[in-house]
Amino acid sequence: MEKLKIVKIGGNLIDDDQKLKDILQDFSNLNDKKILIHGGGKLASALSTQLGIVPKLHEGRRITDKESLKIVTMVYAGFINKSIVAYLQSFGDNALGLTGADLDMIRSHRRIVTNIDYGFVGDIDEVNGEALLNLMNSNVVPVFCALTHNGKGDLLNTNADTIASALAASLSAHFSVDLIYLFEKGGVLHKPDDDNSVIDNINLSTYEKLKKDGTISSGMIPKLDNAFTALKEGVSSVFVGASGISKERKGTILSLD
Ligand SMILES: Nc1ncnc2c1ncn2[C@@H]1O[C@H](COP(=O)(O)OP(=O)(O)O)[C@@H](O)[C@H]1O
Ligand SMILES: CC(=O)N[C@@H](CCC(=O)OP(=O)(O)O)C(=O)O
Repeated sequence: MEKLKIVKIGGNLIDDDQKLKDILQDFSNLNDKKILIHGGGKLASALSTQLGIVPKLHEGRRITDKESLKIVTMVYAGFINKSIVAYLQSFGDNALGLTGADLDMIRSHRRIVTNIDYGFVGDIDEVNGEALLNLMNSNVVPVFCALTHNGKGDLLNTNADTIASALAASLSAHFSVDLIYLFEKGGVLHKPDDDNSVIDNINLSTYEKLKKDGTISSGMIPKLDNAFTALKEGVSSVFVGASGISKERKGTILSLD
């Protein structure tokens, strides 16, 4: 089966221009088919605060009212997405920046949870695999930001880790997919502040133990939940680390057993 690399980069990496450029250069060196997904939560929170709107998150997801939706759209689909596309073009990749609304790539519905109104936040229903295949077959490199749509005219803010996992699962019928989550730490760590304490391998049962004893917490829980969902849905491999797309990887490899 042909290989496909799906790479997600987190908001703390995007904030560091040199690190971002290094990662994008590494990504552009890949010869396989590839898709990039980026977050940007950190910059969205900073801009929101500057504009006098206090950012609110619940269980790792942003409560996205009408004003916050304007901010995240400007930040994710605008500044961050277009900066990444420009860097990739400079490295020779024919990158195309997308939200889930463009070419009807990712449909979602408003996240419904009792007692909490997330506002314009989307849970994914469907990925347009055919449109993605057509783009990649024309040598286009898709670059997704953290926005989807509901087909009724609403953009919906959607966790970037979840977008990466949904794209990976949906394309695993056509490709052998490697899903790579890059963030600011060296991998999943035994001690959250010690980059030398990387856990090399985690399977489903060790994951449960590490959650229970508190080693894995906060943003790492939804990230790994998404990662294990992707593996269950046929993705070939999942890696979580700070760097290493085309080159040697240092970080954590996930497996079901
Ligand atoms: N065991 C762990 N190892 C590494 N990071 C952890 C761990 N437990 C919790 N975390 C936290 O998870 C965060 C990564 O999740 P998140 O902020 O959602 O990433 P991203 O920037 O990719 O969106 C890290 O910044 C760290 O604070
Ligand atoms: C619904 C929801 O929470 N969306 C995220 C999307 C951005 C994101 O996922 O960014 P990182 O990868 O940098 O965390 C948010 O607005 O923070």
